[in-house]
Amino acid sequence: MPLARAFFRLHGYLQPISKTQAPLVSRLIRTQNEVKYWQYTAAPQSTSCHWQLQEECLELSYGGLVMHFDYVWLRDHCRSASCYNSKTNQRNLDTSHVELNICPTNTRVDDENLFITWPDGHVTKYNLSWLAQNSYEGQKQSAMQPRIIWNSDIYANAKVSSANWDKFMTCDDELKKFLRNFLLYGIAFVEGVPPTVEATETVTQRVSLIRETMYGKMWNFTSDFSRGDTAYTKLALDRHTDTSYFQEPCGIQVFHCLKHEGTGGRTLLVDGFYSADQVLQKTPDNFELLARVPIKHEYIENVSDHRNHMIGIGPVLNVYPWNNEVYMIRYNNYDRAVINTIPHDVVKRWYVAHRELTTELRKPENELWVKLKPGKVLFIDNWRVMHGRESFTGLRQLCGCYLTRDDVLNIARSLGLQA
Ligand SMILES: C[N+](C)(C)CCCC[C@H](N)C(=O)O
Ligand SMILES: O=C(O)CCC(=O)C(=O)O
Ligand SMILES: [Fe+2]
Repeated sequence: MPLARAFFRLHGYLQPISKTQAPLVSRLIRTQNEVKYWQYTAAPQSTSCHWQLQEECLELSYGGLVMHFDYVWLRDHCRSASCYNSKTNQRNLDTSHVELNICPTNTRVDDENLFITWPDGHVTKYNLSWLAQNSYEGQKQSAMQPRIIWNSDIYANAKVSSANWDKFMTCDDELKKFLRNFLLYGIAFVEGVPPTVEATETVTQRVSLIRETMYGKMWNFTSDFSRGDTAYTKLALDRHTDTSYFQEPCGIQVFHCLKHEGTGGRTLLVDGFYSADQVLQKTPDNFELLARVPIKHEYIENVSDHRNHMIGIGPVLNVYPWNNEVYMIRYNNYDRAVINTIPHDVVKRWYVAHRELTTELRKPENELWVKLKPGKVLFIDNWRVMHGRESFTGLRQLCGCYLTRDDVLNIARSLGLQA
């Protein structure tokens, strides 16, 4: 029986070893019936590190966290030059060649590293803090995307500043500040932008690549019914996310009101993550339903030259299963398609859950109303913040575009932000 496998049967025997027993290197403990298991701590300088080989994984206590690393995972994540290209950050190892029940033949630690010898003699060195950073237990406790969820008071009190066009176009720090706000709140403004489609495109391209859709690259619309969608009317629009009917909804939406001669037409913004969090706190079962039940959104357009049929499928709340962090919301009651993906006995419960989310989203204290004026460009995280508008009169011209999400996050990371 391989050394580490024995643990499972011996589980009950294991006692935590005291600091005074802590050996400098790994220590083999032999039991009477010659079954072996291993129990270790690191050198005295780093007594916060304890580790044991278990049946199928390494248990590591480090920095106050108990973590588990499966052996096949450890072998697959070997960072030696033959297994991993640290210049390109790509794996050289062919994982299909790793024995799925692989176990270490030898293990030791020094102050900073764990060394594992594999059955074929290959040695892997793991930095302990690298392991800690990449453990499941660590990920479970941290957010992929740190954020400040807001209602209108929280947002107002934060006094988030807008970027300024001139500085924004020339200074990376201004762009970084803007992106930090955008990542934290899901909205951000640039002011002083010339009120033209061209300048809107320029300010947008300072952030990222434009995502061209069937609405065009840059769009510039009035209430002229030119397309088969209520956006092209003067009607009020309730809070929603756009392009919920795409398999990958557009990540970011940009709005610039170039002209409005009339009344009304204010923009409504609501942080969907805040409302989703309220549902999670109050009724976890409803959160679960919204996160697990896939529904369809659909866009069917048949107006003059525009023939489009889009279908997007996914739950209202898209969450990372390991930490329940919401990363994308599809919420558009106008574009929600026929529900035929839910068995009848779940449908009612889904409607109850959807109603609770709607109730949260509609609470006046969660609404942020802004009147977009020429010069003020708004960037909205369309995976997070719902937008809507008040009905209006007169000529209102709104231009904007969508951005590719990956590229926005890429720029943010290149500026040193966590995204
Ligand atoms: C922004 N722009 C006017 C181009 C498109 C509007 C799309 C409207 C659609 N109901 C949706 O929510 O996706
Ligand atoms: O007219 C507006 O302010 C926004 C309309 C809308 O929801 C959209 O264009 O996506
Ligand atoms: Fe919209």
